[in-house]
Amino acid sequence: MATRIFIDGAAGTTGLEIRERLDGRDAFELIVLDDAERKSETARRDALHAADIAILCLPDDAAKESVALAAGSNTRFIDASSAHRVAEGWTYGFPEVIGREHIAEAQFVSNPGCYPTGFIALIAPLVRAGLLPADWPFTCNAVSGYSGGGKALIERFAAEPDIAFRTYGLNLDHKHLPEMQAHAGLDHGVLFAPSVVPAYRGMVVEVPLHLGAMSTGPHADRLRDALGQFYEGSQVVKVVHDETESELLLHADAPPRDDMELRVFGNEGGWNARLVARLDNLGKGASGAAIQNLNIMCGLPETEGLNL
Ligand SMILES: NC(=O)C1=CN([C@@H]2O[C@H](COP(=O)(O)OP(=O)(O)OC[C@H]3O[C@@H](n4cnc5c(N)ncnc54)[C@H](OP(=O)(O)O)[C@@H]3O)[C@@H](O)[C@H]2O)C=CC1
Ligand SMILES: CC(=O)N[C@@H](CCC(=O)OP(=O)(O)O)C(=O)O
Repeated sequence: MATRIFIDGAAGTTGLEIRERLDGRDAFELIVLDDAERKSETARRDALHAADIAILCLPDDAAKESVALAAGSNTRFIDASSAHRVAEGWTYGFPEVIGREHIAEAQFVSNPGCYPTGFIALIAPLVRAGLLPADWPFTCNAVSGYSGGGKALIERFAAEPDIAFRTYGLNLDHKHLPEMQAHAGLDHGVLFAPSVVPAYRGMVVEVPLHLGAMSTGPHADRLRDALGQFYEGSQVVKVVHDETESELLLHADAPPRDDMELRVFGNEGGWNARLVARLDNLGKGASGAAIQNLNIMCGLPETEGLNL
């Protein structure tokens, strides 16, 4: 029997991309609310109770409301919002880092944020391996395509086509900070500098490191090797190394992709490093991650339906 899926927020940027990835898959039957009903509390409650798995592609408050509306049901959840990423009782849906077995059995799965996906992928394995200190004052610079801000930012970039670059989060309290610290296993908060460029999708998340100033003093090559070992065999997270590479680009019209590339660049002595993740904010940063988690929760091949 097909698994019944209700995408709450199916008309939004992330919801639409999840529908695209589910299209034509016999394992799933979609419960769809029409435009007149998609924000009706009654219709959503009925759909949430009828579903085996609900995928929430909503603002945080509406996502919390959906969980409350489903009270009394056995519905399982994949929440794409940031409402439950460090919440008690929720499993962080990052299979490569958290472990598939936890996601496979969970009722409540929270998808990671797009920027944290890159940051945690780079840092968590290295802290766990003792190669980077958990109490290091980590910084993170990142640039995202404007679809990362959902419909509102897409409309803004359409209305203001002369925006060439936008830095933000200048009050240093970006909503991704708690999950970055918690799931990378850090003692302190991260100094995070996000920005947006006039490309629809795609992102580069970078962690610059003065390795020479650490008591652990790892060489950049050692960090790359450790990441390579950690993600060995993954079809989604790939550690890339090309000594001739001297730049990374995002393209304004890049196609959707659900993988993520990790790179470690080091200076000649290896005591300075730039750890860089490149991913699609709407792919492994949102919709691709939701499909990967859905596959795992349903016991299906993990990468089915992904753009790899
Ligand atoms: N965009 C991205 O790259 C990423 C997004 N996310 C998260 O995923 C979630 C969805 O983001 P995104 O798709 O970008 O956002 P959008 O703004 O594009 O879509 C949100 C959708 O939710 C609908 N909605 C709002 N309130 C309600 C409600 N009470 N009941 C039913 N539907 C409602 C909106 O309706 P309407 O169309 O009428 O406005 C809209 O269709 C957010 O929490 C976001 O933070 C996570 C990772 C990456
Ligand atoms: C460019 C842009 O605005 N990006 C969003 C994050 C997108 C994302 O990861 O979604 P969550 O809100 O679910 O965490 C932001 O900085 O708030």
